[in-house]
Amino acid sequence: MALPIGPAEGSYSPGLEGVIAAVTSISYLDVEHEQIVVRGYDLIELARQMHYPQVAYLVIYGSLPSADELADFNRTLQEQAALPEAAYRLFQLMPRTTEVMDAQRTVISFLAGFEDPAELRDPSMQANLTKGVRLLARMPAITANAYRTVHGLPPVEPDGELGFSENFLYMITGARPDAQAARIFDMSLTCYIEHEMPNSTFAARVIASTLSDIYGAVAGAAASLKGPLHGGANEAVAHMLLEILQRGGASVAEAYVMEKLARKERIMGFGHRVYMKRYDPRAHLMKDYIPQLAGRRPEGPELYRIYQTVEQVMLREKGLFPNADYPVGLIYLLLGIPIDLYTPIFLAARTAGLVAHVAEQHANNRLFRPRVLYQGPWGRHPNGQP
Ligand SMILES: CC(=O)SCCNC(=O)CCNC(=O)[C@H](O)C(C)(C)COP(=O)(O)OP(=O)(O)OC[C@H]1O[C@@H](n2cnc3c(N)ncnc32)[C@H](O)[C@@H]1OP(=O)(O)O
Ligand SMILES: O=C([O-])CC(=O)C(=O)O
Repeated sequence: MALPIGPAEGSYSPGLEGVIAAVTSISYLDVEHEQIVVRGYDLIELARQMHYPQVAYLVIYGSLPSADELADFNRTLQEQAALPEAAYRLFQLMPRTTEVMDAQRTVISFLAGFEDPAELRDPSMQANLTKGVRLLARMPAITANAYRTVHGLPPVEPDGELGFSENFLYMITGARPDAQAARIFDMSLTCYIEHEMPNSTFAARVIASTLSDIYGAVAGAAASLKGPLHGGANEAVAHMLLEILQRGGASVAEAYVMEKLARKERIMGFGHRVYMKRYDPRAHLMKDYIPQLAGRRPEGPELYRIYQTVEQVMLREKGLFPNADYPVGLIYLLLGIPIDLYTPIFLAARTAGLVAHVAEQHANNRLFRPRVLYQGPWGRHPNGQP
């Protein structure tokens, strides 16, 4: 029997590959020219030459800040960085088995309740940006304290003297970071800040398209980002590198990859829906900082050799290049950041991009509601009669 599939016929693309889902002026992956275009700038140049708050301002407001605008923005990020006391009580209620990313997502939802109800539901550009910047300011404290509480560590309050990225690292480790760690961490946040229409941003825009609020949209994006095919890959990369180290180091790395590929398993941190068989420009940038960080841990040089071997084998065997999560997974290891924070950090950095996307969606909204290619049965009746 011919399937009555209606208007969707011929337009189905598994995983929505190649489908244009939105008109945007935020960012674009110009694969041909190996550029991530963010508000007209090359993201890699921005990461090299600017600090995260400057790029966050650009992503959110559409233009780079003047000196005064940047000072105001930094002040706002600092003034709004602390969490309401109740958030710490909520952390305490969570089972110690809670994953950091789930604790982070839960507190994001919880914080919606601290907005004025009318403001929370206000989808205007100004209301979205105000709420979005407040959420961005709080993301380091949410993220670091999500980790600290589920691991039974005392909470840490933001240090009002530190900038966004330094403060973030400080709250994670409990110690003020040195200049090298702070700079490279800041660059990693900029690399993660915005990336066109990944699954998590799409999830946020789908949620926002019902005129739901920004907290719900970011919480939805968090759930999406957690998956190992998306942001969760940075944690999987670190686990893989450590597993290879434990099994013998760089000398067994090739065999490790070959065995996984023979079992048709994926090597995390490689491949990308849009870049496909091309290099992710962020991976290029971040990789260059690994050698200078390798000396920070005794096993750093060996981890770097493992990293290089896996990369060579993946290129030779699959023609696949690393994505951003591959170098960042190792960089965070070398910086001594606990592994279950890697994806929550990615979400914290991506919050600026999500804020811009939710605001843009609300400013020019049409409900997302696609159709299906139905392949189930037809003509059944509950009483079994024809
Ligand atoms: C920041 C980010 O979110 S970047 C992405 C992070 N995710 C990862 O690193 C997870 C590992 N990578 C992957 O699973 C994929 O490359 C994805 C999910 C990112 C993109 O996948 P898709 O565009 O859906 O490609 P698809 O899954 O169809 O893969 C195409 C082919 O490449 C292979 N392939 C893709 N990535 C990998 C990988 N990492 N390891 C091994 N094989 C891979 C697939 O097995 C498939 O091969 P086949 O055609 O012989 O069956
Ligand atoms: O673009 C994607 O599909 C995933 C990605 O690299 C990101 O979100 O940074």
